[in-house]
Amino acid sequence: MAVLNRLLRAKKELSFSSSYSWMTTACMWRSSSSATFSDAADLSGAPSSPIKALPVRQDPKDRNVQWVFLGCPGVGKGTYASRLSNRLGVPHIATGDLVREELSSTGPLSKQLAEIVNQGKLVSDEIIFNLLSRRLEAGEAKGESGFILDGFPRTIRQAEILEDLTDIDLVINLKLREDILLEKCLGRRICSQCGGNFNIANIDIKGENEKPGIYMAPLLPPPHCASKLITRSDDTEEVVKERFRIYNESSQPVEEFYRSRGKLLEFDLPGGIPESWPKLLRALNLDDHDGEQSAAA
Ligand SMILES: Nc1ncnc2c1ncn2[C@@H]1O[C@H](COP(=O)(O)OP(=O)(O)O)[C@@H](O)[C@H]1O
Repeated sequence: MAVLNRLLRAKKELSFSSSYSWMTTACMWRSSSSATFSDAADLSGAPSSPIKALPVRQDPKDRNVQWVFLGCPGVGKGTYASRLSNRLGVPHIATGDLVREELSSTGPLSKQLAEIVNQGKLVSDEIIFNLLSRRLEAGEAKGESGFILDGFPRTIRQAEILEDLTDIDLVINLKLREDILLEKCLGRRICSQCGGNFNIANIDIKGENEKPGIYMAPLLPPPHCASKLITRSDDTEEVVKERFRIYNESSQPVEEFYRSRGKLLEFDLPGGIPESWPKLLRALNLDDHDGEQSAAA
């Protein structure tokens, strides 16, 4: 389907829908967002509009999957979304990565974004929609179809607008105990050269009172990355706890939104990648070929 048609239809839907007239949405955003309108417009270089390049209600058999990963910071959304994206041949789009790319650029929003992210707060919906829109348009120009979204939607407003624009087929909600999540966030490391993600946390919790134990081995870097590891500036204990607080506050309505539409798959992580990945594939009915050995790799 021609991109332009879809963009126009998406824009039209937003302009004329009673609940989401663009001006109404914009005003709501303006009042709730931490960044200003003009900043967001600077980002795209054009008048703002929500996600522009989404396929609008295409028949799922004519396109690739459109999935979403939900889950608290540190749960492993990026890890599993990236593995699934390789397996299914769809792009893995993480809004956190888009925010960090913008942060490390010399763009006008960079300083303001740093302040928001380093306090563990959410970036305004409008900025997120602009970043996502730009990413989807670039992908569409390269012929990408479908997506696995990671870290979006994070608020009920983001979920509602996304639903207005396109059909999400499935939402996978990854879950893990909060004490483990904290250890995992504090153990995260990134190679400053290749961008590889690692984790030095060694989670080994014994089972008690009929609750099973949980083991998650560290994901250590290869020797050539070991001396180049950095920690995300928002992965300090104070900021991580604030991110948990905000996540817990905003995630329930988002989960309920998808649960009530029969799209939510709850997945309790049973352990590290070798244990969790095959079980996730099974839960998704994707375990029919090349198997669990390679999955655990
Ligand atoms: N959908 C979103 N809405 C608002 N802010 C977002 C969104 N996605 C990412 N961010 C911003 O980027 C930061 C990093 O996101 P992410 O990498 O997904 O981290 P995590 O899931 O570990 O908290 C968030 O703390 C938030 O400031």
